[in-house]
Amino acid sequence: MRIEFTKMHGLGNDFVVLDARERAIPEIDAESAAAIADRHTGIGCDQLVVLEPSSQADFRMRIFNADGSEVEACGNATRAIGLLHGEAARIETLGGIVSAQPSKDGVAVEMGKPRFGWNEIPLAYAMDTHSLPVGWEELTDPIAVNVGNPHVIFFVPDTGAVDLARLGPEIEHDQLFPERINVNVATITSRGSIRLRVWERGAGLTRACGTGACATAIGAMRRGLVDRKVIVKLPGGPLAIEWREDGEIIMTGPAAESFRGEFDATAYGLFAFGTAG
Ligand SMILES: N[C@H](CCC[C@H](N)C(=O)O)C(=O)O
Repeated sequence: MRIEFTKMHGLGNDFVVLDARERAIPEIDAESAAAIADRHTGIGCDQLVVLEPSSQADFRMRIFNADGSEVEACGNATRAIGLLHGEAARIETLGGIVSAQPSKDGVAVEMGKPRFGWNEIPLAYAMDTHSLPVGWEELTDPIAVNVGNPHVIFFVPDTGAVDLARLGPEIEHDQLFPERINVNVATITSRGSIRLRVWERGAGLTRACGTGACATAIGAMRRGLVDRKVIVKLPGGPLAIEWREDGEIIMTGPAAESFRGEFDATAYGLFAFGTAG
């Protein structure tokens, strides 16, 4: 069985998109998602995105990290799918309903409302998520926010000075975070701009993280460090984040299609229905 894919990215955070809205494809499991995402033996991506029919929205978007874990939200992928779909859409995800609106300036996404309860992040036990009494070397006094997926944010003088490749996985897998966590290190450069680097749960260092930009902006706003509209500058480029008065998070930024292709389903352990070996 041949399966078509579209390779896309949002500020260099890249995706393989399988569109199963019109034509069903074999069930994707963690092993096959990781095989597709492998940058040496697969197609290669930070996240695999599968589009399916939905009874609650225009369609459903499933998101698998490069390690195969299925997750609740992906901001950059939501913009990419908005571009691919070509018109306004409400999209069902494990983290709730989001909406995308493509325009000549990029894609605007309503990412939902942030959650701050310790059990909504989630944390393993009750804590003040506004200022967690934990630290890893120079990374201290973080704030935790759930924007569909879980994020912890550390404000530092210089994001470039942080050894995120070493500290990121240590924090991601800490027992404080029962569902692991995305790790954000941010420097406030003005009341309207933040510099951000992200170690992503299940994907590692990425060029951009849309939900990380949303969570970091919300965290900085909660601490009174920035205004309610802010530009978040990631290694791959900038995203505009607004925390609207009604509580909705609006993220606006670019998305792009890189190329299209197809592969043989069995090459990645995807067996036609009922013929799994
Ligand atoms: N690594 C994230 C999913 C992808 C998020 C990121 N690529 C984005 O653009 O939001 C997680 O495990 O929650």
